[in-house]
Amino acid sequence: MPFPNAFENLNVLSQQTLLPPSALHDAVPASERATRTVSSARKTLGNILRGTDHRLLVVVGPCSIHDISAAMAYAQRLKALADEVSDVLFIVMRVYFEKPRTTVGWKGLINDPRMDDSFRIEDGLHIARKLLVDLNDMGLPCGTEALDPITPQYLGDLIAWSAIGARTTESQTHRELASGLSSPVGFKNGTDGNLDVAVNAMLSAAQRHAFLGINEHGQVALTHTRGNAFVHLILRGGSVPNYDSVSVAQAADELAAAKLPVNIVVDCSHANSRKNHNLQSLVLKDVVGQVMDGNRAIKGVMLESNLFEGNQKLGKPEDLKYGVSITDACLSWEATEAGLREAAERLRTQAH
Ligand SMILES: O=C[C@H](O)[C@H](O)COP(=O)(O)O
Ligand SMILES: C=C(OP(=O)(O)O)C(=O)O
Repeated sequence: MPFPNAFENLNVLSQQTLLPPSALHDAVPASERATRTVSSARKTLGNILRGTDHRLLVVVGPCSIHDISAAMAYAQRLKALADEVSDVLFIVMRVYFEKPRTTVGWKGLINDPRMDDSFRIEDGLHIARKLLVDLNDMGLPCGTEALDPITPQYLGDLIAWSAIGARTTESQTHRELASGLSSPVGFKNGTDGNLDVAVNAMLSAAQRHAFLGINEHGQVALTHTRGNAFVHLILRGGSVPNYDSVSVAQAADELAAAKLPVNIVVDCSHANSRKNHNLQSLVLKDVVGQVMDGNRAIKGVMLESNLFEGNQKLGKPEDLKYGVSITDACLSWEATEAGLREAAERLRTQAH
């Protein structure tokens, strides 16, 4: 549809109305078990962040979801492992549908589910919601990056844990968004390693906000939020890694100085692994060692992991290798399982 005059929307090529959030909820309803998984996981995460549940949170899974059958196969393995180590580790699957790009690139399954620049966002929302229902229905809680400020109205009821990424931690829009999310929210440090942006984000997102949002009917709505009671910091490295005990202690001091809860999740990937996926296992070992040495600030870890290791260039969907990341390189399932089993064994020796 052409715009009515030559003075506005000069760079908007077209717009297409999409189904409102309530219609997607009706089309893909959450099962009772899925709802129970989400609410029980959020409660557990609250207890971990409060320090009354001493298990280590592990957010683990693909860098991005692009193939539903591979995601389900991964989830089945992860669920079995999660049950096995549930005495010491609380596992949440990384279910990332939205990718922030350094410049440009595939922006994730919701934006372009066919991976061919056809941008069938309405299909993407359906596929994403169905996967979240199925994962929660298996009893596996899900974590995601909250990137698009509209998406949570469609999917937020199925998310137990959220992250705000390194590229958006400084954005007011994302701080407002986080203040209204129903799940605990971790803020990554900046891509250059700057902690202040994340600390400021936590201070902001813990407060009430009023801003433009949409409601369940898809209408633009003045949105007032309560503030998120479970904001925390995610260390992901910057120009140098920041998972080591000195960096973690410095981050803990910054949080304490800002009178924020001293709660830290260490992302073993990204700049902490220098983007070498196999180094994530070493980072995990180091961080578990810090926890065993009595570090109470570390509440969790994050790993990027897939069925098979590494990554591949995005090409035609039929040419893609099954179970391999099309964004950042990931640990293989075998390395993930070995690393988490070892972490659990070490933590058990401390628990007894
Ligand atoms: O985790 C994923 C990536 O690091 C992030 O989306 C940036 O990716 P890019 O630098 O390839 O755009
Ligand atoms: C994009 C991600 O991380 P970061 O924001 O730390 O780059 C991610 O975890 O997928």
